Amino acid sequence: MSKIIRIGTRDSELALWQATTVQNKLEALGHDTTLVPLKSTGDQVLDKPLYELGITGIFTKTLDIALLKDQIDIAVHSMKDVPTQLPKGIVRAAVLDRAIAHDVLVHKGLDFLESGQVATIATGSLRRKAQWLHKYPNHKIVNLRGNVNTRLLKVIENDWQGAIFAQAGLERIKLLPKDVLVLDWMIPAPAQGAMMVVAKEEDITLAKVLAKLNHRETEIATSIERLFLRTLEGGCTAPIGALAQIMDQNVHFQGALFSLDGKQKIEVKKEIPLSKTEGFGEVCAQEVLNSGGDKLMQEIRNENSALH
Ligand SMILES: NCc1[nH]cc(CCC(=O)O)c1CC(=O)O
Repeated sequence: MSKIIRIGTRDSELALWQATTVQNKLEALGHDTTLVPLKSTGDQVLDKPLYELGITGIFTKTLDIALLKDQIDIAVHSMKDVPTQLPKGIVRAAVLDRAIAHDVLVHKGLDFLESGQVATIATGSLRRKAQWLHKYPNHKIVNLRGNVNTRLLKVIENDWQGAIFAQAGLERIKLLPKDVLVLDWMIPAPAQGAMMVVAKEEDITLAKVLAKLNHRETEIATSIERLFLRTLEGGCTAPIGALAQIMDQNVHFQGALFSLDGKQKIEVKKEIPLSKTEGFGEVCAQEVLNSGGDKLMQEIRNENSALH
């Protein structure tokens, strides 16, 4: 192909790493490419928690517009930042092989976990906050925003006991401290650790090229997680975790909805053969909704609209 593929990306170090990974794969397949870094609204408004901004797709919108204006040919996203409903005219073109999906605690010593002291943990995520408070009800959560690099610096500057990050994000930019605590009990965000490439629906030739980057198992797992999220209508404003893991031709799913204060947890754990996953995320979400999730989602919506 003669046309240069213009790869749109946010300009954070993590986003650039991810876009470069896609770029290298395309170049290895013999395509010419160029990176087009753009600033997103989500990177510009840093003094408020994401959920207070009340906008879904805050990290992806700038790139969506650039795509639709034909300023770029594809965009590379952290899949967990991508709204479950893509804008009209934009399609998922590839899901890349997933890294570790879990969260980690970056800390300055873990004595506080044993001592029962009132610890302060930093995170800007409702999902992490609710799950941390569910496990440690007497701890305090403070808001932490910004790209991964700034957030790490703030942990050093402040007297918090720790802060929560996606392991994949820290690993990718080689900033994962050696002594992090892996939070294997915390259910990750739907599609955490996966990257997604989007393109214009009409771009058939490009779709064929990008299909070569697709990792089928990651696509299946993240589709289940995102269907679970979409069915609960959570967007990024409700504390929802979901993880589908494929083992021996079976999918093991774990998903949960929490109250904002972490006191309530409605969880579903289910297994299904890899060949029968169609609609599985919805079935899992229905189970949560039928077990009190319906009422809890309504409460969360009310609390959120009181915020805005
Ligand atoms: N919300 C920001 C964001 N989007 C994707 C990642 C990390 C990489 C990933 O989970 O795919 C991060 C940072 C974090 O959550 O610590």
